Amino acid sequence: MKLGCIGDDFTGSSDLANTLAKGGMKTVQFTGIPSSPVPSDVEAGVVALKSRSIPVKDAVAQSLAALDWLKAQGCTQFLFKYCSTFDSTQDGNIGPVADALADALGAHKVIVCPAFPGTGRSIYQGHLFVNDQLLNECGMQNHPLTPMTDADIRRWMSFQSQYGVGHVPAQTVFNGANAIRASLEAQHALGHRHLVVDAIRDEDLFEIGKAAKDLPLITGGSGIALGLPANFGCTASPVAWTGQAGKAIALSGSCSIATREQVAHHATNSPTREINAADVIEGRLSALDVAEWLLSQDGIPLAFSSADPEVVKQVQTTFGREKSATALEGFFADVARICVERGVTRVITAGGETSGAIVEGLSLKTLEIGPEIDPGVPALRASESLVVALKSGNFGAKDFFEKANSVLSGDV
Ligand SMILES: Nc1ncnc2c1ncn2[C@@H]1O[C@H](COP(=O)(O)OP(=O)(O)OP(=O)(O)O)[C@@H](O)[C@H]1O
Ligand SMILES: O=C(O)[C@@H](O)C(=O)CO
Repeated sequence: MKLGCIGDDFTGSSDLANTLAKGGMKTVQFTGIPSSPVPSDVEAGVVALKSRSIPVKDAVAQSLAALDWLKAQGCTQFLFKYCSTFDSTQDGNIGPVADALADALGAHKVIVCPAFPGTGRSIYQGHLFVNDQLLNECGMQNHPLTPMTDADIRRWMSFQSQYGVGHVPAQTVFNGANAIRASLEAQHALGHRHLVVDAIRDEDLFEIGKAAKDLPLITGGSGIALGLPANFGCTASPVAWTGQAGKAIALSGSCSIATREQVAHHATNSPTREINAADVIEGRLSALDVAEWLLSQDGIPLAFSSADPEVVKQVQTTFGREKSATALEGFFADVARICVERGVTRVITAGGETSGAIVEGLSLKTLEIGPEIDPGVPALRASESLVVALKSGNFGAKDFFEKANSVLSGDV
């Protein structure tokens, strides 16, 4: 392998793998650190961790273990993938993990760039925008686990990292790879180690990618990977896929605005069942009950706990944030496991943490990357009889669940 990637959640890892595969790199996503050898033709490996919201020391330890494994596979450059909305708390994991990886690799100019213009995430003057809104005004301020209350990525990173945080402004980025390289050097000379790089358009990310050719460590959203395959001599090419027949289900624990719209849309033409969080947490609703309901429905039945911020807040006030999340994630993992044991072949999930729990619950070790369903969401093959789509909370068109099913089944 050439490019070694560490993703802090599962949907985000598939988002990154999608970008690399589209760029022509033979890419595989691993659930945690694999125990079996990797086929020799794999050029980029994404180790998907569920480390976004776990204690800092665990996130650091898991990321360093992933780095060691990727190094042992021969990788020469490393990418730490986090969310394009920089999901973390003030004392969250992005800074400490980036610090630890930078120390381990002796990396002193570390790009920090969560931009993903294809989904409306841009960085200007060090501030992260989602479409025309600042990050902290776009709905992310209500995120159930990582409420983002500040759009200044330089400031947010400074809370988390022990190293100086610098900035490469858009005007420099617009001048191309050489100018970016010079600015990274100048920022480094000023004593900064993590360098927030503005990026507004895909063109910017391609130039940043070129400038990053010789850097051991890059951090960011999937957009930062746009320019990397070319550095390894790869060229964009269509991704192969064989559709999967059989029965589909959809599961959503994402409470994002986009997912709630997709759930509401799906309810207009498909069987949907709302999961009441308190019923799950207090043991009144079993995974078997919901699995049997899903199995009894035609089309693409959807079970969801997706709820408005006020409802989520009330659940968290009553039961605690962690307890609610753990109970719901475990519940969806159990539902998915029962469904797959009983013959489901296509599983569509929404929400990073939720998808992570489901992938772990299904013991999916290696995911082969298929074609893109919507920006940032590829079809994935888990085995000869199981395909999945893992949707990040804020991604996907209104009719995502139908679209995903069509791509997974090979109908488009
Ligand atoms: N009704 C609910 N009440 C309280 N918590 C909920 C409810 N529904 C889901 N949750 C929890 O909220 C969290 C949602 O996070 P998840 O990562 O799955 O979605 P997301 O944040 O929208 O996605 P992403 O991380 O990809 O942006 C999960 O831990 C989930 O279990
Ligand atoms: O970068 C993103 O927005 C996604 O890949 C993700 O990580 C959401 O969980």
